[in-house]
Amino acid sequence: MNLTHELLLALKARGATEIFGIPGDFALPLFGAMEKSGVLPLHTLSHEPGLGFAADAAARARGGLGVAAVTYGAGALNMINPMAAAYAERVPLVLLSGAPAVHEADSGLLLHHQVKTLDSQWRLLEEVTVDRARLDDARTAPALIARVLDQALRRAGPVYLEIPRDMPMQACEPVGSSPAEVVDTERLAACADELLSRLRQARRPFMLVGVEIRRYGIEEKVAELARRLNIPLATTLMGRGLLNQTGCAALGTYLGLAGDHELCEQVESSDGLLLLGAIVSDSNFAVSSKRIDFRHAIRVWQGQVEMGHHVYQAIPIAELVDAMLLRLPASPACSAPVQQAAPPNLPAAQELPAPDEAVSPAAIASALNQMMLAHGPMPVACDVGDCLFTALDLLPTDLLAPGYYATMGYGVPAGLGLQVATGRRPLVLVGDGAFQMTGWELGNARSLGCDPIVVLFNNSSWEMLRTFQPESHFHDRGEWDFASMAAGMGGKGYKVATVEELVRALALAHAERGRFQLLDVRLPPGAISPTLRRFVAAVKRLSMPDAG
Ligand SMILES: Cc1ncc(Cc2c([C@H](C)O)sc(CCOP(=O)(O)OP(=O)(O)O)c2C)c(N)n1
Ligand SMILES: [Mg+2]
Repeated sequence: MNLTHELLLALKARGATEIFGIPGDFALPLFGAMEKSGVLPLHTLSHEPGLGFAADAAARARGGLGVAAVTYGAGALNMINPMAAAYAERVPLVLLSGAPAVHEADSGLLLHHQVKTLDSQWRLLEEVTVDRARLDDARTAPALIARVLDQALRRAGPVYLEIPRDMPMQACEPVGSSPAEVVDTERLAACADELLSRLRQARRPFMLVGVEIRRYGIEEKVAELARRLNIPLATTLMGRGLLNQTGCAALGTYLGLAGDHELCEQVESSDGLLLLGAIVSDSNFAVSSKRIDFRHAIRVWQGQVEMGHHVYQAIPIAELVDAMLLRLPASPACSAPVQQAAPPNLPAAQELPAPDEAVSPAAIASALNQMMLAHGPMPVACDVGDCLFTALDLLPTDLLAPGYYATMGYGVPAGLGLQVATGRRPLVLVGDGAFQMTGWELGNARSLGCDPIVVLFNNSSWEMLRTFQPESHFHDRGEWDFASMAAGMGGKGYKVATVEELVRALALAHAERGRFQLLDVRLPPGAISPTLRRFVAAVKRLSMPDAG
């Protein structure tokens, strides 16, 4: 068959279930071939960042590869930020881009969309990918495709395939698999033995899990490992929502000084802290009450295991967890799924302020918790801003958010990508500033068959920034009447100011299917979530210790 058909079969074989794309003349042959092959549905959106965030969310929510397809130059370079987000957050996102045909490069003309040179795009994307290949020869294409796609999954990171526009219909052999990674069994055994020995010697062992346990599909195994080790565990901020389907009793989300005090104490006083698939970043550890001495922690991240002064290379996390389970006998007491303990810093779901009170972020969390208690949990796609801090007060549910890379614009496209890839109706939490960036992708919800419930924190401000630098005036974003814009995009808008209006709008929104529901929640000036308030206080306390 042709190169495009074999490429799509290879993507599908590695978990992709759709492609999000915006074509251009350098990509028309590729898009035509993709549409004709019918191997994967092709969904178009309105702006390339939305493609990237939708494909990212599809990969996170469903597992396997997320796929975005764009044109050369203006299209692909619009994807740099979503690719960077996927790189930082360990998401196997595949970027397909059209490109000038091989012979066009010899025309001697400067081609439209090119930058410094015809290779500028190729070079720019190196910095935000774990692998890339140019498919300019049908004989080598199958092996290159297999290598790059398998790297995306093995390294849990974004990759790039450049497809010159004279290649999509070229005859091509099927794509096989790249050579399997060989794990040194002796090194793996030594690593597992030392790790377990350190945990046994610890008086206060603790397990903190992060995004890699989702990316490598090992949440159930990690839950079993925690049961057999019989040690407490929690998630990092980035790992919020992990283990949610396993019935494992995670103690909540570690937020240092900004979170639950007891959990903070347990993590920071542990003499055997196992960081399993968790990134040691400021978003996860910036507000630790005391500097955690990571030299004494056990860090499992990006195929490496660091314990004290020992570093084990090329230890895939899934193989390490298997090796530890082999060394830990299952006991009946461990197999009983422990009732999920709700995070301790969760406002009681029933604690709603008086009906005529102005809405606050805490009231949004409580009203959403009430709705999910009544109707069942909904997956959440969350943007950056106070909505992300508010999301930490929701009952345990799947949460997709760029908690570490922290790019705005993720929420709405991610909600669409989540629903396209899984069929589950999402809750989208987004601030007014972030909505102004990519919220307009809601206009594609109808054609995508999506009907998210969008809760827009409308404080007419870049409020999170104002909490750090209140004296500035550039945070003001003015009055935007988002509710009245919903109908024009095919959805239903609600203008919400009081608690009573919020509860009623959520009830109506949840009851209506078939079109997106946009709750434009007008927040009073300065209204922020308790978690953001604690976070800012902690950051200020840690950055200005003498300030008292
Ligand atoms: C693409 C992009 N641009 C800029 C920023 C910086 C930034 C934040 C982070 C710190 O970098 S938080 C924030 C304001 C967000 O405003 P809004 O969406 O209205 O939410 P809220 O009012 O709840 O803050 C900005 C501009 C960013 N994270 N991502
Ligand atoms: Mg705002």
